[in-house]
Amino acid sequence: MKAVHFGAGNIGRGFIGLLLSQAGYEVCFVDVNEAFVSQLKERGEYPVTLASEGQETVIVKKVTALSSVTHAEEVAAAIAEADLVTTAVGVSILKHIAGVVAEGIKRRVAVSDKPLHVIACENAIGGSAQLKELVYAQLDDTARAKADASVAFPNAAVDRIVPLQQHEDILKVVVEPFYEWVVDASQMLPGYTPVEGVHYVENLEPYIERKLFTVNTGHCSAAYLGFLRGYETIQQAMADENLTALVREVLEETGAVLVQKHGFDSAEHSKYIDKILERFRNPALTDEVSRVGRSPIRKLSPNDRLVSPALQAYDRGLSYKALTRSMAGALLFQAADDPEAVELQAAVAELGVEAALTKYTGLAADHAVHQSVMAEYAALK
Ligand SMILES: NC(=O)c1ccc[n+]([C@@H]2O[C@H](COP(=O)([O-])OP(=O)(O)OC[C@H]3O[C@@H](n4cnc5c(N)ncnc54)[C@H](O)[C@@H]3O)[C@@H](O)[C@H]2O)c1
Ligand SMILES: O=P(O)(O)OC[C@@H](O)[C@@H](O)[C@H](O)[C@H](O)CO
Repeated sequence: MKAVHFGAGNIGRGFIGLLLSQAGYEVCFVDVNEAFVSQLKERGEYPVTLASEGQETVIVKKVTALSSVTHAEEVAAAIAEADLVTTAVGVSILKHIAGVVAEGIKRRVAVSDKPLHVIACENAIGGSAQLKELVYAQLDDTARAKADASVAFPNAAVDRIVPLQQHEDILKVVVEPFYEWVVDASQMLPGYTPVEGVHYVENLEPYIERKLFTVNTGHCSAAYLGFLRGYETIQQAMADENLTALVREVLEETGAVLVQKHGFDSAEHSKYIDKILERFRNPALTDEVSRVGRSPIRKLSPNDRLVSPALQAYDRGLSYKALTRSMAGALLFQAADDPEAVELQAAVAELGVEAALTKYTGLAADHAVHQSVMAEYAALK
């Protein structure tokens, strides 16, 4: 079985490539990073170390790689023959890979009706659906009709903390032991062969919302509040009891929404929160605040980890104050090498914080959530 995986970065190598390889796939990574591509191609394997007491290392074998810049032709050919296509490039990069995915699908459906699943493993609601829209925009009616019958884009939720890597071996990746990959079974093609290690569910929404609005909401809250207190890593931030209490407050707000909306057991959900906070603290990992807080404009967007649960809490008459504190923290986040952080700070300086908040969150200035962010912003500043 062959898989083409876009993004040989942290989660690509440390989770998706590893799991697919263990499930029996030969994985062809596609990346723009020439160093990753040439090393993966040359060595055909790379090490993944679990950040736990034993520090067990697994060698992921039978891998290769192609450059999406210089090998577009080969990438399309690989997609035409693959059993599975996955991505972990960042949701805002999906538009850049859609062209070559469309080209691969065009070639494939012209000669075969062999089923293909394309799964975006990004931190977003409906990542695969977004990729499908971008790909379909580049197919003609005939190819689209054929793709409707043999190509599916099931949405997914992926969870494993993989920090930035700094090792002599550029392919080595250290990951937390925990992982979860959940795929929407209702969007799979009939008679599909499950990938071992993937959890297939009929309704993905409770899973993706629980993951994004707990792991990622809590994580970015720790990053933004940690940044304001001068911490460089999430581990340092989580050692600050007062900060951890603020993060827990955020997760109690999202938890109330999740329990009410999806019927999760309240006691079980509290344990889930405890486990997530424990994962953030993992002393065997060093996770930079700059990584976890990266792309604040994406994180402040209406369907992402802060605004969506805050609006859902507002609609249900639940508390959203702590969530708006985290949004205010995002508005104060600075990172010179993060283009979104730079753009956000420039917008705040140019338009004023009130208008910048509306621009990126879609919240009208007279909305109660907007007003709460403004109050928290004044308090944090
Ligand atoms: N790291 C984590 O803990 C984690 C966990 C779950 C989900 N995610 C999600 O996975 C995605 C990737 O995150 P990451 O932490 O691995 O980031 P990363 O920056 O380590 O990896 C992204 C990779 O995509 C490559 N890339 C960029 N543009 C490309 C293109 N046009 N074609 C092919 N490759 C391209 C980059 O070179 C890089 O190697 C994000 O959506 C993130 O939210 C990350
Ligand atoms: O990848 P982002 O920028 O959406 O979010 C940063 C982290 O919260 C994220 O990468 C987590 O480590 C990951 O989602 C854990 O499963």
